[in-house]
Amino acid sequence: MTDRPDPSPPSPAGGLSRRSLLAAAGTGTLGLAAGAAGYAAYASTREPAPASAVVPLHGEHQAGITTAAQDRMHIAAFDVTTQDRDELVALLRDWTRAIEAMAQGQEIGEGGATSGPYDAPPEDTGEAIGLAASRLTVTIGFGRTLFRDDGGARFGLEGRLPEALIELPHFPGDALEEARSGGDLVVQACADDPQVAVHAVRNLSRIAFGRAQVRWSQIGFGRTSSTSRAQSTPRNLMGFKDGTANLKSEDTAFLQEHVWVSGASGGEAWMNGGTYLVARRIRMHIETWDRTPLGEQETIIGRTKRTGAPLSGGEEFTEPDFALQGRDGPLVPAGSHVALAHPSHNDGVRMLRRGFNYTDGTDGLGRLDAGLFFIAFVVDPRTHYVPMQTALARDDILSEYLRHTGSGVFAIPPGFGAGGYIGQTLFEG
Ligand SMILES: C=CC1=C(C)c2cc3[nH]c(cc4nc(cc5[nH]c(cc1n2)c(C)c5CCC(=O)O)C(CCC(=O)O)=C4C)c(C)c3C=C
Ligand SMILES: [Fe+2]
Repeated sequence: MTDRPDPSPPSPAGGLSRRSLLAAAGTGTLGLAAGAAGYAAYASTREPAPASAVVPLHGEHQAGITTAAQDRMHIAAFDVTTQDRDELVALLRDWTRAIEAMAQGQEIGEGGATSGPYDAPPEDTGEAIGLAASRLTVTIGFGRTLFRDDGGARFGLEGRLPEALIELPHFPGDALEEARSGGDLVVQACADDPQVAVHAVRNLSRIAFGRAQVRWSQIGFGRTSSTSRAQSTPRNLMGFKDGTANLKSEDTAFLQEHVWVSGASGGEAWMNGGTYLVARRIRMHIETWDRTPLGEQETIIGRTKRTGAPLSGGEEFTEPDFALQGRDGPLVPAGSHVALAHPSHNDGVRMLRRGFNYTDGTDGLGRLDAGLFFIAFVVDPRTHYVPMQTALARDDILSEYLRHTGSGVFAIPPGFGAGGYIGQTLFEG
């Protein structure tokens, strides 16, 4: 850190706490700094954040997967523009250091947002000055095209492409847009403050300049799943509770079986401790849904709208009884979303869903461009996504209200320790 007044408390990543700077401004220790008045004014508009707002990043797995789902997301896919392996590794190192700083609520770089040279662009873009860490996590993954493209292997990664990192087949009803699909790298930033998530992606994009460029990005404004039993179940834009039967961080045996890669060997050993992220931008025909009677909506989902209980009875977390008959057949219809997605109809398959609601304005015909940015973490997309999506696309009445407009599959490498970097096992293992 250069030219920084009284950075306290000291930060492991060498950055300056965005909020401690604010506190210093408020007590006058920063009074001579040019921006102090501005900081103080800004501070008065924000509540102090609890220490629990910092999610630890180091460990066996990357953060942002079993982390209790935050309220906001900004996800971006990048195309790598450099051909140089060392430059790619340097980018991952630079990203890792920046992520460590931002997750602690610090500005990035030596000079942060305002203490660098006056005649150079600031290293930190600055829109998170005064904001708390907000439980920011940034999760990085690798697309199939990072390993090989039409010209053959890239970055010396021949023999390292995991078999599970597939290109998804075409599913009935897909209307995928090239500009919303694929990518060499993915960056999933989640936080409880939307500006903190956007700040993270924007700074990583700035750092990537000359080495990688954004291919597509998506903002999600409300979580559509819970990933911890301590969380309440949120609602998707169809108004239903979403995430009730999701895998939770407490389900360690299921996570081991259905989410985390283990026992991989040879050229795939680098994925041990990692997982696969499947992303689908799913637009809802929301105006049509809003004209659908309540009873029909509940039949399509297989749960009640108010409580989320299965139509076979009980409360939200009661297991559905698919055998229980009503006047016209099973109370939870076989063609309902819950029946078709249930593990008992999918070879026992489970997934960790971590999607978000999105709206991207209207489409010129007065219809909302809104839906669910579906994200699932699975041990293998071939067994844990493709068969289920095939069944949903074919038989799910819900799919008549949906259109998949974007898609991506990414290998999420394992976690990292102090001094390490995300993806190290791929390049140095
Ligand atoms: C291929 C996987 C899935 C896609 C795509 C998908 C899209 C999708 N889902 C909803 C709404 C709900 N989904 C619910 C449950 C549920 N969904 C999937 C998988 C996909 N959903 C699974 C595995 C499950 C759990 C099934 C079970 O074990 O019971 C529910 C019920 C509440 C819950 O358990 O989360 C809702 C509601 C939408 C709107 C949507 C696409 C836009
Ligand atoms: Fe679903």
